[in-house]
This record gives sequence, C-alpha cells and structure tokens, in this order.
Amino acid sequence: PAEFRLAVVQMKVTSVKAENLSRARSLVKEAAGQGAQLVVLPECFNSPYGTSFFSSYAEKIPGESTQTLSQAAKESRVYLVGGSIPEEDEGRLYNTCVVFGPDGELLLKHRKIHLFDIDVPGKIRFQESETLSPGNTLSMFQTPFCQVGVGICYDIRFAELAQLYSRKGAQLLVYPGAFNMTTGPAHWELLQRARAVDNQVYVATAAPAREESASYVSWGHSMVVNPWGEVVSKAGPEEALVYADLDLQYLADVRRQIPITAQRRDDLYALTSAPGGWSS
Ligand SMILES: O=C(O)CCC(=O)C(=O)O
Repeated sequence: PAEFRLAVVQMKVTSVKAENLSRARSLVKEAAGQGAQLVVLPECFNSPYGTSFFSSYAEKIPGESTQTLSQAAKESRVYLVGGSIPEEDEGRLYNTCVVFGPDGELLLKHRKIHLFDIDVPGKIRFQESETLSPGNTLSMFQTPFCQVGVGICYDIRFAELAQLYSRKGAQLLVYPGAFNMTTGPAHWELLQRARAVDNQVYVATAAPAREESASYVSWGHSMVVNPWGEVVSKAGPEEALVYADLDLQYLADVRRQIPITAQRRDDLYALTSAPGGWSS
C-alpha cells in the first residue's frame, strides 16, 4: 500500500510506573481505533526523565515494561515503537527503544547511541553519561509499508545516522525524544525538518507531555514532517495523539523532482558505517 497511518503518542508521564504502562497501552489502543498502523511512544515513557531516576526504574529486557508493550502491539495489531525505557543489562544502564510487530514479536532493540551530555551555562547542564552507557548499533526495521530507522532524542542531532538509514532504504525515521525548554524552542523542529529535507524521508517524533513540576520539563510538540520538509501534524505541550497519513508515492515524487540521491558526488566524499555496526 502507498499510504499508511502513523500515530505519535505525546503521553503524560508520571512517577508511577504502573500508571505509565497502562496509560501507554490505552493510548495505543485509541490510536489503533483511529486507524493507526504504526504507533510511536515517547522517550522514557515509563519513568520520569533524569539521571537520578534511571537506576530505580531500570528493567531487564524482556521485563514488565517490554511485556506490556508486546501485549499492546498484539491486542491493537500495530507496529509499536516503544519509546524508550531505562534498561539494565550486566550492571550497565542504557536508554533503550524496543519495537514490536502486530503479533507482539520483538523486532528490534535500539540503545541510544549518542548520550545527551550538554552544558549551556545558566540554562541546562545534563550528563546522561553519569549513569548510562551508549549503545553500539544502528537500528532499522521493516514493515509492509516501509523501512524505518530508529534513533532516540539526542541521536537526531547526528546527521550521519539519518543519512546511513536513508541510504540503506529507510523512508521514515522515528525519534522518541524529550527536548527541554532551552533546546526545544531552538532546535527541535529545525532538526526534524533538516533530517527530513536532507534525506527526503518522513520524520516522526514522540515526546512526553509537558509537566511544569517535573525536574526535567519536556518541550512536547511531538510532530511528523514530510519529505519536502513540511510539518504535517504537530502537538502542543499537552497530552495528545498526533496522526499523519504517510504517502510513499509522494515521497517518490519528491525524490524524482529533486534527485539529490543520483547527484551525490561519490567521487569526492563518502559516508560509511563500521563493519558490525548494524543490529541486524
Ligand atoms: O538534544 C537536545 O537538546 C535534547 C536531547 C535530550 O533531551 C535527550 O537526548 O534526551
């Protein structure tokens, strides 16, 4: 099919994990009820976002949260990009996105490869690397609609990752993310539109809803951008489901009209991934 419906879930995340899990599950069901075939949850959807929370909310995979995601995908018959959760494996913590298919089977596990370590004086200092370890693989999965490349939040700042996914055939890039009140207004939409127009792909992000009393305040504004670089649907700061009908014929039209893929000067430059850098 040339068209399919995507939903991004900008959900309210609380400090109660069980509440977050049941909320995610019911929002996935609601999205499926509106015809969504691929659903994306936010970064850190089962836990508040912050280095002081990761170790107490962390789980093994499989574990309670990923089992809930698998059930949610299966009962709603959707491809589910399960946002991210703090994952514990052999004494290390990761920020991990797990993807399930409509039968509830695990398709992919992406550990955030670029950790969010920034220091903007007077505004925000955040050091994910104080508690998390980075993943070491690039992650794409296949659906009957299109191929999908996966990154988590800060991963979107790295144009190379999006380029590698796109050259390998991805037509959609999804980034569960949680930008903040400093970098959100400055860069969130710009980065998505940049990744979309550079690679002539759809880009979708899902953020936690804004919660002013949280220690880390999410910017919100989950959105979907088309291969022309236009924002086609967008949430405000509050909890919301955002829908977009992705049209692969439109994507092909854009690529034909502005044929940058065929015009690249491969004789002058190259982009390569490390051998063994791909998860599958
Ligand atoms: O890149 C940014 O400005 C925000 C990134 C972020 O919040 C994250 O990686 O979780």
